[in-house]
Amino acid sequence: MEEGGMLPSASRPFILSFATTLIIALVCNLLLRQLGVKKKRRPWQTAITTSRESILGLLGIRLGDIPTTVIREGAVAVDALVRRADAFSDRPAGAGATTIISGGRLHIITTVPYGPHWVALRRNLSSEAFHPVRGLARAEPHRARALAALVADVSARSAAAGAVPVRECLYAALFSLNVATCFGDGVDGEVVQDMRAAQQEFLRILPSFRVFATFNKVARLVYWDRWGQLVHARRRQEELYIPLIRACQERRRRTGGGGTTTTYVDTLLGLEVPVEGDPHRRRRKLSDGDMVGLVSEYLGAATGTVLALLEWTLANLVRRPDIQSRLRSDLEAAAAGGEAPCAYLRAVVMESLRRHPPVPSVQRHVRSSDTTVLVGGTPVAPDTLVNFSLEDIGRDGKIWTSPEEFIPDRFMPGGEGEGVPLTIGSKEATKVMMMPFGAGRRICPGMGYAMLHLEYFLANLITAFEWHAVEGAEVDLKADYGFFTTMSTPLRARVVPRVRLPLP
Ligand code: HEM
Repeated sequence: MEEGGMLPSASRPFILSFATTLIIALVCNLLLRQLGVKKKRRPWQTAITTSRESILGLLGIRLGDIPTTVIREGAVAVDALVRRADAFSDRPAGAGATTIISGGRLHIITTVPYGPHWVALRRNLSSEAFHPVRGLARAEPHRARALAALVADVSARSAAAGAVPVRECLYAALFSLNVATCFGDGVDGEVVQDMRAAQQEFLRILPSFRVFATFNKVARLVYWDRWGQLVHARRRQEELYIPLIRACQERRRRTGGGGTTTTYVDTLLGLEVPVEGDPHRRRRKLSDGDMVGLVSEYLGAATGTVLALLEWTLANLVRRPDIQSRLRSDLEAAAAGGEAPCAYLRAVVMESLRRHPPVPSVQRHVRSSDTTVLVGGTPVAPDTLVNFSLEDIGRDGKIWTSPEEFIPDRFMPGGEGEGVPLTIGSKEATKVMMMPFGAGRRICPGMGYAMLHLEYFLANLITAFEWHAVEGAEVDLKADYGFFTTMSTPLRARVVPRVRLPLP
């Protein structure tokens, strides 16, 4: 691994050239205003409200100001993401903290443009870390430990306080599980807590960094306080993750590095990516900066999404005791008969993914050189953004009956959602009614890992406890659209422990 530190330092030549650019831009902009040739704001452009944005406006800079088409229908989304994948496989350039903070030098899977670098990073996650047999089976002891800790935590809190803060309990268990699959055993409780705090802080402030995606250098000066926060948050992650990465490196050295890889970091340590722009197509090991970004992406994506969905699911089951009881008796009947999996469990998870996708939309920056006309007649101009609303696709009233209602039965045999696939990667026409994991080349590589954990934790939590509303406090399904879509009011529940059958 290279010793590449990732935080850039400001240099004097940069400040001088920036000051010159600033003055020229200001003068040109004032002249253009005088001549009346300044472009008019379009309806989709965000209103400039703060004084700092006014300064940028005066410079003729509107951050994030790229024409955007919004797609709300599944068939149109699949036409773009799957059938026209060559044009629709890149996310907007410059987004993502790792890319922003490194001035575009470093990439994680989510932000790297489609190409050989993306192939290397993505293949490593899907085929090594999340290999359907080797990778997921390796995670089994970690899963069992996380579940045991979660059940103990919920039991203790329900005995002590009455109302259990569900998100807090789930977060602790899922984060420890993902730390273990990322770094291996032996990362102790206090370090995990510090990592959790750092990761939570990072995700909390991440949405405000969109201003740095375009005109990064100008935005850095205007939003110096946000920039400071970003740098501080990433430094904290480096302090915490790099010693653990070194420990994995040392363990690999001691064991000869051969044999099977055991954690996500192990797979990254063995990985080589193409040297950017190298005509000889040489490859390089990942730097510290690369690794910190990838670890942060892994912990953030693997924890935040599954956490949000489990909380949404439990909230719906608290509101609908009939669905909760049926799920419990189906699970126990399946376990008693030695049957797995339970069809109703999958139906509940599918309905939750349809109704509450943790990632509400995905974006693409269109690469084609000509305007593309999508099925149904939507034109998409080159070099613009397209926003695919996964939330609207799953709640399309033309496709789903009572789309706002939580009805798992739709996914049972004979239901309108029977057989709806989650993987929409093939070029053939599919029954596209929802796509909570996205579609096409950039479809979520963590889908198998996520489904396994969603079903595992939900099944065990439902058989270990009864979940009830707290007296006098109705469960509020209002959404908070932060980095992931979570419940605006975190779920609190009255939980009653049960004697249960062990589930697989
Ligand atoms: C309920 C769980 C999850 C949901 C709903 C979800 C959803 C998504 C969505 C919608 C995308 C964008 C797809 C697109 O642009 O077409 C995505 C991408 C991604 N997800 Fe997930 N995800 C989940 C779990 C996970 C897990 C467990 C991981 C593990 C690390 C993960 C890692 C990623 C990565 C790395 C990408 C970027 C893929 C690329 O650009 O090639 N996700 N996810």
